[in-house]
Amino acid sequence: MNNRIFLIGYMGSGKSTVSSILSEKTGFPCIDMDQEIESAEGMPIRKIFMKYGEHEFRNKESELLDKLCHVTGAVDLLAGEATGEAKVLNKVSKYEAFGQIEGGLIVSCGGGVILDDLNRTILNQQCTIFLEADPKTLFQRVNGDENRPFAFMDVQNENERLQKFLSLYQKREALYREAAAITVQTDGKSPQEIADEIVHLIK
Ligand SMILES: Nc1ncnc2c1ncn2[C@@H]1O[C@H](COP(=O)(O)OP(=O)(O)O)[C@@H](O)[C@H]1O
Ligand SMILES: O=C(O)C1=C[C@@H](OP(=O)(O)O)[C@@H](O)[C@H](O)C1
Ligand SMILES: [Mg+2]
Repeated sequence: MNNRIFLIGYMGSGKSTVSSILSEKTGFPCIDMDQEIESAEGMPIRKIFMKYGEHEFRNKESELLDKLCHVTGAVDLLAGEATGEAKVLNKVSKYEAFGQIEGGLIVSCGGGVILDDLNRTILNQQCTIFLEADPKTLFQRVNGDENRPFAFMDVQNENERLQKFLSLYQKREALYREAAAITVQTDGKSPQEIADEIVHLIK
């Protein structure tokens, strides 16, 4: 059984909820990337976005993902390939300790982790599972959650907010599929049922 599982998917798809159930079922520790970033930076994600911008949050997210996947730098990963872009990933960072974790792990990623090309390449080499769901259902789940820092969350008009949420999902959907080895359709299933399905799939 592959013992390092990464859950990806749009906001509200149940990554955090399902990963803690999976952790109980497998006995592997669970890491919620958003929580780890909040704890390392000492502030909620929404505040990181407001204070430093989304770009800085994405850098931290990539840094943490590299450590969790034992990737020490872009050069190692892309060895032999021409990459015009140099990304300094192997500097000593707040997230260094995550690179020392050995053994099984359940990782709940942030919904936007797939936006970065290199993150998708790294995830594609792991056991990465896309929790697929109807984005309209997801909107109902996260609508009004003040901790989610997206511009559309602050749009006053409900229908306009929904349209923005759906259009962002449309832009991202192919990226989730590209990064994942397995897709689990979650509509109409409870987090327990989804976790059971995943345990069965990775056996
Ligand atoms: N399969 C599901 N069915 C119903 N509600 C769910 C399901 N998965 C998650 N939820 C609920 O949706 C909300 C968002 O879930 P969460 O795990 O935080 O999603 P994510 O980490 O993917 O953003 C939570 O209130 C959670 O209880
Ligand atoms: O979709 C996104 O870009 C984000 C999703 C959030 O995680 P969840 O998917 O767990 O809400 C969190 O990483 C951040 O607010 C950005
Ligand atoms: Mg989450």
